[in-house]
Amino acid sequence: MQKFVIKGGQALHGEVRISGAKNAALPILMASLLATDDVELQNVPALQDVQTSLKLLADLGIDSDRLDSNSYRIHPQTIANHVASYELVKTMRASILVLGPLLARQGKAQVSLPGGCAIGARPVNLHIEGLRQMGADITVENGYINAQVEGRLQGAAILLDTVSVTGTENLMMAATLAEGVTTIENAAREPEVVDLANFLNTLGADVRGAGTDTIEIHGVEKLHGGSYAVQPDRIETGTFLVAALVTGGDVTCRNTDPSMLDAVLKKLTEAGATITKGADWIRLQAPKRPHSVNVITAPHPAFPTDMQAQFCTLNAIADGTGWVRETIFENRFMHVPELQRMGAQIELEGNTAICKGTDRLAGAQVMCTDLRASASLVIAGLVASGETTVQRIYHIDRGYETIEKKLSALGAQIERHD
Ligand SMILES: CC(=O)N[C@H]1[C@@H](OP(=O)(O)OP(=O)(O)OC[C@H]2O[C@@H](n3ccc(=O)[nH]c3=O)[C@H](O)[C@@H]2O)O[C@H](CO)[C@@H](O)[C@@H]1O
Ligand SMILES: C=C(OP(=O)(O)O)C(=O)O
Repeated sequence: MQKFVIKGGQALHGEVRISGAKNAALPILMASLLATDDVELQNVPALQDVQTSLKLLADLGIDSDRLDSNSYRIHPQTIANHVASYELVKTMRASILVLGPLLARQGKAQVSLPGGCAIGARPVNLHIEGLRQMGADITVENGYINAQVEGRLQGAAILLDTVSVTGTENLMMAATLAEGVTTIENAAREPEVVDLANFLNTLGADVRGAGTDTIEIHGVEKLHGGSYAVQPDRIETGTFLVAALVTGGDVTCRNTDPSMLDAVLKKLTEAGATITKGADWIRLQAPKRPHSVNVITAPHPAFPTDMQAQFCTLNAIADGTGWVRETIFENRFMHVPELQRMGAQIELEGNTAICKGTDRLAGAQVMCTDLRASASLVIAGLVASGETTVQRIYHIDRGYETIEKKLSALGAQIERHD
């Protein structure tokens, strides 16, 4: 099993090119099965989750050609199968995003229940209830969601009990081919939802209001092909900015979009960073030592849960005591015991990690449990004295494109070992 070996203590300096967003690329890949002609996608991040998505599409009979390391042409003209197997879904929860488009296009879909994961139970009841409201007949048996509909799905007025990103995306995709108008209230406002809506509209869908809490979808009979570039990854951007801050560096993220990172940039500034930005870049210049900050995760535009673990590492080495409160997932602090092994003084009280900053973390052997926890441990390794070994890095490969190469180019001493 591969691991990272990091020798800490180098301040990061230079420029890093941000990749396409994982959480936009995955729904966009699934949405391409709604089209009846070729779809060309650019700025697709080279990630394990993207490979899993392409494999899932291939299992449905949809071939794709790799045009270069970040571009694909997908051929969704015919769909041969309607089953997303447990074998694939268990490796990537976002496979649930195939449910809405497959049902809308084929009239039937059988998708393995994703189940929980390290960060929480992560139910999909809102996806299922919304599709039922649109006329789908759905049973859940033997670990599979079995959905079918006679004729087309029907437009419906859907009010989500709680804000769900992939729930909003699944229903939005399904509604593009429904008969009539669908409204989704209490919709997720995440930038990835907007990117998906823009992609769907490129294919001839009529989606309005994405980025607000009410999305209106006017169903059309079919979607045509098209070409689209995935938006930059705001979480990868934020991760590099935190790494620059904690190591006392000066890093410019290129090919990103500062408008998607307001809450994160606000907290980085509060921690003492000097932030400058242009239309597609952000530069962070670190102070001598950052101050601790208090953070509460909540749906966009508030502070993203996917940046929570990285901010725990920031608070671990900052001046003062800061807390991080997680309100989205019930179990998203698996990084805390690992950071404690490196000398972080963090206490967990319910859904809050209270951290008394120390000016010295010590290298140790640590273990990744999920994607963003892994990122927080790599950042901790960059700032710790001595050597840190980060194990189970397959988690980080799900969501960060060649992170060790990008960090090395900024001056970090990090190597991938078998
Ligand atoms: C592939 C992708 O885009 N993943 C992101 C997506 O995950 P994902 O879409 O799975 O997360 P949700 O927005 O659905 O989850 C938000 C909350 O709603 C709850 N819930 C969700 C659906 C449902 O049917 N019932 C229900 O109760 C969840 O348990 C959680 O407590 O948004 C999360 C929150 O920003 C991010 O951390 C993930 O990186
Ligand atoms: C939790 C995440 O991803 P996923 O929903 O794919 O597990 C994430 O990107 O931080």
